[in-house]
Amino acid sequence: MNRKSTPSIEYLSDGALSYFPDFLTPEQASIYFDELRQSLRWAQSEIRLYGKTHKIPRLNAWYGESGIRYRYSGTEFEAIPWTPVLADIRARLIDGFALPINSVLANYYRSGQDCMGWHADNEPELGAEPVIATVSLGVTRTLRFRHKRREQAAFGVDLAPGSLLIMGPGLQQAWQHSLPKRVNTGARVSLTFRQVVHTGTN
Ligand SMILES: O=C(O)CCC(=O)C(=O)O
Ligand SMILES: [Fe+2]
Repeated sequence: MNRKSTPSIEYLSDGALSYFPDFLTPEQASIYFDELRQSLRWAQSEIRLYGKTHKIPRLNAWYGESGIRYRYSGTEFEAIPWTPVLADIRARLIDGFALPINSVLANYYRSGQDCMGWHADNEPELGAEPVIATVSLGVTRTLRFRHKRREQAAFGVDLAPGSLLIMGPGLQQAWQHSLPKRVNTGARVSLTFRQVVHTGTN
């Protein structure tokens, strides 16, 4: 499928953000949304904070090449093998953008009450300069950005269904991002494609 995409690229003081509103056609985005929502092995992970265990406010699932592992709040997860839809999107990202990708963390926000707090994707297993390519499906939600040192530098990007957002090299070191709650809204799935460079030692 060759759809003309109008990218909008924001060069920030540290790192770049590229947004492609038409990465998937609306029809394809809708089919993928229904299929992934129903077929991925979603789970509600738990995190430990100050000695207490909390369920995260969303579902997630980790897919990728065999042997890829990542740690999340003290637990090690192993990637589930690519599904045909995930493998197809990954191939398009590799063909179109030459991105190294060996795994995807998929997030399922069941309603506007599901969210993600402030963080940077800077875990050691993502290497020195992580590049993360996020494909959005379902309702539009806003991804907020704030600079780690310059408080006034904050903005949001609306992630429409079928869009692709690439967080480029350098961004995770200087910026944090979050997906705040939103009232009265439907479900969203995000696919955050990544390259895990350290695959664990055992
Ligand atoms: O759902 C999104 O677009 C953001 C997800 C995210 O930041 C992450 O998975 O690290
Ligand atoms: Fe993130």
